[in-house]
Amino acid sequence: CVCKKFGSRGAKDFNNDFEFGERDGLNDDDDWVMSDIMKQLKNKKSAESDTIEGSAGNNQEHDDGDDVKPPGGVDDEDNDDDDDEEEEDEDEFDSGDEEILTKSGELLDVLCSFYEDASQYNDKLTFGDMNLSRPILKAITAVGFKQPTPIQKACVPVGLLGRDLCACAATGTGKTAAFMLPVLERLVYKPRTSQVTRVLVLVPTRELGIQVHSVARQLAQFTSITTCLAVGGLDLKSQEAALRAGPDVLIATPGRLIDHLHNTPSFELTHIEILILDEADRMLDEYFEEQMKEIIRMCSYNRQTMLFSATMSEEVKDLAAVSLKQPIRVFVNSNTDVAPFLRQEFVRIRPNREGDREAVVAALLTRTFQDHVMCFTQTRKQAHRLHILLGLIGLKVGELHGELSQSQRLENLRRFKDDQIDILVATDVAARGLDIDGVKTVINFTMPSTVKHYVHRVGRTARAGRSGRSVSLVGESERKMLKEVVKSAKTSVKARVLPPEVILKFRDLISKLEKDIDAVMKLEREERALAASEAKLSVAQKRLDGSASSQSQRVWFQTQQERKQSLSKALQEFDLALRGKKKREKFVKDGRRKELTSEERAQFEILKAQMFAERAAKRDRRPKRARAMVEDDTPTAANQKAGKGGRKSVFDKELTNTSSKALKHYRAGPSFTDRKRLGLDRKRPGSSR
Ligand SMILES: Nc1ncnc2c1ncn2[C@@H]1O[C@H](COP(=O)(O)OP(=O)(O)OP(=O)(O)O)[C@@H](O)[C@H]1O
Repeated sequence: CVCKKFGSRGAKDFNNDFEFGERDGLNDDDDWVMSDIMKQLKNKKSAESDTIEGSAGNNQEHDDGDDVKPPGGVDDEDNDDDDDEEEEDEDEFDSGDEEILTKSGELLDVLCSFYEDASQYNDKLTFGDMNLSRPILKAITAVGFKQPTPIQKACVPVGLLGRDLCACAATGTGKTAAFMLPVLERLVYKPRTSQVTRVLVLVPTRELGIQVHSVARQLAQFTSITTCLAVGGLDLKSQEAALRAGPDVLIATPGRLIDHLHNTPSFELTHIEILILDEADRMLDEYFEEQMKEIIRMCSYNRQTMLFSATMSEEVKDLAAVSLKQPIRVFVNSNTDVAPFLRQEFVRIRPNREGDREAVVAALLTRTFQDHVMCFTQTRKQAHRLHILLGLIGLKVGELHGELSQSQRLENLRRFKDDQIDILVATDVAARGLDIDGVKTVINFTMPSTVKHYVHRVGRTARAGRSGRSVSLVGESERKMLKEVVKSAKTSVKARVLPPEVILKFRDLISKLEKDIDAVMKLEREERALAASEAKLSVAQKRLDGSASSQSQRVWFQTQQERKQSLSKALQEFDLALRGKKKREKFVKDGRRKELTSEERAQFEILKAQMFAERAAKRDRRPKRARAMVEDDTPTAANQKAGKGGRKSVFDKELTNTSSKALKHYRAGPSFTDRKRLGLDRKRPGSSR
């Protein structure tokens, strides 16, 4: 078929020959790529600040400073501003805390020797110097970008070369355009000759998909490049029709993509020339493991692969090191850097006062941070309760978590973006990648389970060179996490103190509202029950009418139910692993009870975060294994093709070969010959020779 023929030819053209072959004859300056690189090498600058030029003018602290005090004299800039109402608390942090809160300038060294490094970039590079075509430059002006951000300066030239890339830069620093610009430029320079999808961008959440899609559309607005969004929760039929038309760029979440691969005839990934994993560490973690394996196997070998994230896990680095083709690493920030103009604050929750958390959050939101606030909780249940509670207090609040339908999620996000609500209470579903204009404050009801989660949550503010603030509630058991955050902080971290009488006042208020909260929840339960029985009735009615059977069943890779089951199984396993720790068991059990005190609710939140963190730590302690290697004997069409003379993807090989020899080889690291070829130390780490 015509498409197939084009696919193999196109894929070949797009690989190594790209940089010179395509430019030949198109540009007077044939070796623009080389000259550009030479220019950059002459003008190298190390990435230190991550300001977005052009918007750096916004960099003013919206510092009300009313109830902030310096921790143990580390920073006293706010001393004068203390509000009468919120006086200093004498026995605030003890000397141990002073130590915790002293900023450490240490940065995590996450460099990995497998990569060619391109983290140093030409600081003087402008969009005009990037050899982008006119329609794309026009779009850049239209969206209001004046200067490229550091990650864009570093990544666009590399992306244009067609090289594999692993890029890490702080939240809100413009990673989306950093991958979208080279992608669009390459599509403009090599227009399509048949209706196939050539670029696939994978994202972990639906909301992020919608956002990336909108950036792609804006940047492609003066070109004929077509884009398509395939994420869960949106209409399947119209997505199918759009996919059949072969859009140039497809932005998708893994689950929905696999659904289409199974159910949309004629839709396949063999023509994918560029694969991008946004929030790469999330995309390659256990949750998406199976789906990613399936997707990557279906993409052509001759593709360019680009991984982007604000945080990178060891596993991603390991996997990328062996799976990308001569990858270039662009680490503009340290792995756990928060945004440059973020002010980080912590409110101490005293031992046995865990139940104060809701009161503290209510006080902060009523008195100090009244609008453009995102408040993160660990569990959906807590998010929902907080949503009801804050609503009853009279605040304009919305919620965003997995318990809601997609349309509810989008509607609440829209209302927050449009300033119809002031506060968005969310779980980690909203922690990654979402670019909501002007979020001033992020509040963490409990500390998240890992520093990485923390970085992504607080990354919803202080974006695009603006300032922002995070306020995290820290109980006794979360101090370890606080220590880690402080260790990697580049600017001072502050303690915020609320006077006890204020907390008491809000505690009282909440206990008075308890009955109303129960009533709202009861009403909701009844409504749900009613809706469920109505749905059952209508299905039954349809069956009677004979219309239900006419619809063919869709094949799902993993149904919602299966996914829920596997998650709860994982949790149960972890519970088992913790057996003996009575306190935990009791809380977990209590967490399942319907009526909880605020104290217990908060403990339950923290425990959930801790259980997650401990599970992750346990996984890390295990000897490294080829986590993505699972036996799969059924060759896909793509594999069969590759088997016949075609080269097999390095990713495919690494991800699917489970022979004991391969595993041994993988664990041992690169062979002597490979190490020599890669210019590494010839000895294997740990070898006695
Ligand atoms: N060159 C630029 N000049 C001005 N603003 C920019 C530029 N590039 C991106 N932005 C803006 O910066 C904001 C953050 O960009 P983006 O969402 O791509 O960040 P990110 O690095 O992907 O963040 P996260 O890690 O949270 O996903 C967006 O509002 C975007 O419009």
